[in-house]
Amino acid sequence: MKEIIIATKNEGKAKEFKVLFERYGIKATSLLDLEQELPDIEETGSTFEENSALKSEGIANILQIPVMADDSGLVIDALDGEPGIFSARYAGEPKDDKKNIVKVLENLKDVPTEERTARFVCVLSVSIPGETTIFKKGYCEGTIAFEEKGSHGFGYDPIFIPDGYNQTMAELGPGEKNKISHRRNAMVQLEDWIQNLR
Ligand SMILES: O=c1[nH]c(=O)c2ncn([C@@H]3O[C@H](COP(=O)(O)OP(=O)(O)OP(=O)(O)O)[C@@H](O)[C@H]3O)c2[nH]1
Ligand SMILES: [Mg+2]
Repeated sequence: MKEIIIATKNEGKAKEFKVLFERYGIKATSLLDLEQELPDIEETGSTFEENSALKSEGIANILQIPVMADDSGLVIDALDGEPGIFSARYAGEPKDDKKNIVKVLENLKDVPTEERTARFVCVLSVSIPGETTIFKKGYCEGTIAFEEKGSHGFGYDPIFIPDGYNQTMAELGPGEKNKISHRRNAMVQLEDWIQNLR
């Protein structure tokens, strides 16, 4: 079976990539699956693109094989785009999904439904040693709920209601999420590259 290394230590992302790549007959291996302990890459960039490239190029340079990375986050209009590239650690270190949700709900407590618009953003980067890194960006539009609901997914899924639905992403579950997610919408733009993977 063909294999791709995904430069992530996020269990939720790793799970989704396994399913998303399965339909192309490719095994997605995350850094959590590797025996070799790889360094945590510091995400010092100021855009999703910069941070994604730091991860894919950093790991590709060490392993000397093609590597894909995902830098993603939640962009909330009423918070001027926060938490954005800081989504993972919005409520501080170490990263804590529950605390992040509490902080978003607190910051939005006086914001009415029609102003709670937001989107998930995903930038995928693919780095092949000696070649220029390529980027694809995907979005998933929605609104922020007033309380957490559902138990699937990770991150902010319990408070994100995708457009066209009246349940949160965490209530919808992985089957539906993988049809509409920002990650999926970035992946489909890589299809040509994926088909040529050896
Ligand atoms: O509800 C969510 N559903 C999603 O589908 C999703 N995708 C991203 N996010 C949020 O954005 C951070 C990424 O930050 P991030 O790209 O730096 O990843 P990370 O630090 O978690 O792992 P790594 O891939 O860097 O190892 C994550 O932690 C989450 O808070 C999501 N939340
Ligand atoms: Mg990260």
